[in-house]
Amino acid sequence: MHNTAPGTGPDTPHPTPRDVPRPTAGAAQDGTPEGTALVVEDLCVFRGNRLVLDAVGFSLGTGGALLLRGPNGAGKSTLLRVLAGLRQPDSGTVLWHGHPVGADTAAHAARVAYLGHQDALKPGLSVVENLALFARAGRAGADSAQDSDNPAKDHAPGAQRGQTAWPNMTDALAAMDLLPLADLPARLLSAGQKRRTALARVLLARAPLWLLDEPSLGLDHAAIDLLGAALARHRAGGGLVIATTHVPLPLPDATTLTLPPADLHDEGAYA
Ligand SMILES: Nc1ncnc2c1ncn2[C@@H]1O[C@H](COP(=O)(O)OP(=O)(O)OP(=O)(O)O)[C@@H](O)[C@H]1O
Repeated sequence: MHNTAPGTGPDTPHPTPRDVPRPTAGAAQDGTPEGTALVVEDLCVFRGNRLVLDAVGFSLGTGGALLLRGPNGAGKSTLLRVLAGLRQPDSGTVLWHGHPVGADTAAHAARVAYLGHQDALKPGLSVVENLALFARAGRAGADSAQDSDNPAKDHAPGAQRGQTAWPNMTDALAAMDLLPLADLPARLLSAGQKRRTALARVLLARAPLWLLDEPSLGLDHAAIDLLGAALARHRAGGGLVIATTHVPLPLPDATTLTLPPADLHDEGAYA
């Protein structure tokens, strides 16, 4: 698979990670094909004593989208967290425009907007206050309240290659149809409304690399359409999207990486 620019492959069943082809053509000086923003090579991650990610590799071009699929426990969230810099891989490399992301974790944190399973809103603050808090703190990670080890939370979003120019908070609120709810305390929001607020926070991060863990969780049809429009706008500006999902997502031309099922019968897997 070449998970490169949009249009390179349909959302169809995909070979397992070991089969994902590496970029070969049009290499730049650093060996990265022109237009390729993210290259992941031979990533291995253990959880407990069990190898959860085994030699995962793919590349993604500017404007590209990758769907991570696989059964429960296959390692999709683990992979996202590694890509976000929230967890170190046991081996393998992640390159951003040819440079290892581990060499400058602050720079990588600033280019990532990460949406975890948890919406991580402050219940006593309104929607707009939650977003303002995030914007003031300059957080590039969207799940920082749940990730105390999130290096993204201390770094201001800034203009970067491939970022989407969401001009202001009003625009982000409107994109998720949150203007009528802007003054409502987060504790009064429904599950889908909370998810929309967490997604608005992703937009506000102005980060080129969106890492979204089941972004459509709890969304109704109208909200999924809004999500689709936001994803398209981000990609049209050169942004990248990597999303885990168990359901169809509005990500046309995304390539799919299917992680194999976890072998939970390994002796000592959870030791
Ligand atoms: N602390 C831990 N120690 C050992 N194994 C763990 C630990 N945390 C998670 N795991 C295992 O890591 C594996 C990958 O989990 P992960 O959350 O990445 O899967 P997933 O593909 O995102 O699953 P889902 O579709 O259910 O969200 C699982 O089999 C899980 O049991």
